[in-house]
Amino acid sequence: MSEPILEVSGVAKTFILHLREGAKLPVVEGAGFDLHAGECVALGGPSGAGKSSLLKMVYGNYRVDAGAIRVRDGEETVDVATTAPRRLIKLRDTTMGYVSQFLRVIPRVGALDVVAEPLVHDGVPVAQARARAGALLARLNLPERLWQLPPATFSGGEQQRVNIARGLIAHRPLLLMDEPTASLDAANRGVVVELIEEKKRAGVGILGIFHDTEVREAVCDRVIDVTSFGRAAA
Ligand SMILES: Nc1ncnc2c1ncn2[C@@H]1O[C@H](COP(=O)(O)OP(=O)(O)OP(=O)(O)O)[C@@H](O)[C@H]1O
Repeated sequence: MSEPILEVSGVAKTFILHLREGAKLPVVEGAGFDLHAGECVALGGPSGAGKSSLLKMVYGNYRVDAGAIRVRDGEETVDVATTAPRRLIKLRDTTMGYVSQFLRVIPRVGALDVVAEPLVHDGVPVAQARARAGALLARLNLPERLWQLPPATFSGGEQQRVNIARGLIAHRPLLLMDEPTASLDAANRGVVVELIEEKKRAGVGILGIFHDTEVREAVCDRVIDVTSFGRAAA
């Protein structure tokens, strides 16, 4: 097999609750797994097991107490656990995408441009980026009358589709997905399953949280049980 795109090893994290007299809440300990190009891996385990925390550590939003999170970036390997913030931002710009449940709305920017933006960032001409954004929004059944409007007032499911389109439009070799189908109906869940399968065929490695069993079974090659990472009793 090829070299992994993501290698997590010995990762540990304990939350310190400053408002609770510094109480310690261990979340994961000794977390380790690999992710290869073209593979989709789900983080599994019951509510509170630490799935979101681990995903946020991989993206670099949560600091880790120990261990390494190595992401392959072309010829280089970047350890998210220790790299400088600037390098992390560069890694996110080119290599590591994130599709969260919620859209961070950009004020006054219409849905089409919100979706096209990562392509424009990559140097694709604006007209071409908008055309691709429109094609993706059409696939996700977002009515064309909404495309020019800022998504702030969209329904939860509409915002989530804008978010998915924005997260999937550009090629990023590693994609992190946090419940990408949480507010979607069956038809749109099916479209997201297709889009994820296309990403896998394009060699993208995907790490995600998929509570929807049908979606998880359709797209994931493996499930990693986060409870196996020795979370001590709180
Ligand atoms: N920022 C934080 N500060 C303090 N504790 C936190 C923080 N984030 C998460 N936790 C705690 O860490 C534990 C794991 O939470 P996490 O959200 O990672 O679980 P999860 O497996 O994703 O759960 P769910 O399936 O319910 O979303 C929980 O007990 C939670 O209260």
